[in-house]
Amino acid sequence: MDAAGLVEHYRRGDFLFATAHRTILTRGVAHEITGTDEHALADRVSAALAERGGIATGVLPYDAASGTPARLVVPQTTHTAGPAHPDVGRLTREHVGVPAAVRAVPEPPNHVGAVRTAVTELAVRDLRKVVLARALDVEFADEAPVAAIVRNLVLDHRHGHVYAADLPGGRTLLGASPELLVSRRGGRVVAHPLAGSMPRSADAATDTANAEALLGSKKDLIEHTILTEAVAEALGPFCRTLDVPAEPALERTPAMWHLGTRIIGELADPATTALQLASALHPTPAICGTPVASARQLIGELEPFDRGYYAGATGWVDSEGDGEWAVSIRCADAGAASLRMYAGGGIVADSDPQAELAETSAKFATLAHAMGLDPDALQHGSRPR
Ligand SMILES: C=C(O[C@@H]1C=C(C(=O)O)C=C[C@H]1O)C(=O)O
Repeated sequence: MDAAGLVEHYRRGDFLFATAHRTILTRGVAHEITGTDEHALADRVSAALAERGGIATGVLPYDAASGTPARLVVPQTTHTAGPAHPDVGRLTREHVGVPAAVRAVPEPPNHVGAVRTAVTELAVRDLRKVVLARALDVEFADEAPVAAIVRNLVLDHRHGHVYAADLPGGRTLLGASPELLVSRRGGRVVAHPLAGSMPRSADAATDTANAEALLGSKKDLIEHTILTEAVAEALGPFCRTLDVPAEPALERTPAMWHLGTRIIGELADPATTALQLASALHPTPAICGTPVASARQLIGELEPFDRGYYAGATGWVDSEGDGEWAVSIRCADAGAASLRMYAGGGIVADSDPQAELAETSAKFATLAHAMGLDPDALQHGSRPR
């Protein structure tokens, strides 16, 4: 089956991971490994794969210590193919029904207030950066149209990582992440951290101006440097060489501009697996903050929800230790007839609370577009139509 065929075959409960290089569709559970100790879990996965061969696919939560377990599955069937694009162009866009209701959690003014508090607390608690998120709860009259949204996400994204993974309790994590937490292929390790954001615009001049403003924004460069330093520091002990470009590059998704740095290393110990690297890196300051413990504490105090699998990682690892893990952002966690979408942004001393609200709104456009919704209509957290 070609990649477009795999995308067409995806149904809720499967694992799908579609990137510019390959498309992976796995189905069924031959063996399940869950736990809240991610380092022990990586070793258990290695042991299972040494015995069975093949691959394990799944999710790491934002914070396993809070009780949300990592979940890896050795599937019953695995299909891989090349990139979904351009073949996926033969699929027709799926119609996603209009939601029955949309509710913002928290209400937008409260997110602005939380950002304002965070800016003050950065100084009080000696934090360099913290990432605050908000959510949109979407209800459907019927079943949540997960497979349709996932297929539309693949159609929308030639680059990045479109993913869908089964969660405990029959829930599904689905999204299109622009951010590679880490990949490992043989001895080569790649991480592509992103921080610093501006919205894309349908108007070409505004779009270019936004990109240029981002490249020249001191606040965004600080946010970005804090991230690349942390990623380089976490990867350093695993690598004999590590190339960290001095300047970030502009990266684009259909909805956003970001600053990104591609970090490339050579593994010191070839036994280190992609999952071990992902566990060592997570949580990066792209989704949490620096220092990690106090950033996590502040996030827990200011966000009115448990992040669950948002801001975790989604990916796969094989019996050779190769694998690829995306940061679980631009995503939604779907239940039977509802889903919760998440979007966050990095806060540093110079952050403007209103601009941070606008940034999360722009990030929601990724999911909104795949749902056939006008992103602006979603922002007020009311009925969309
Ligand atoms: C936290 C999210 O995105 C992250 C935060 C970014 C930022 O603050 O500029 C940019 C890319 C991502 O690393 C999200 O999309 O929810």
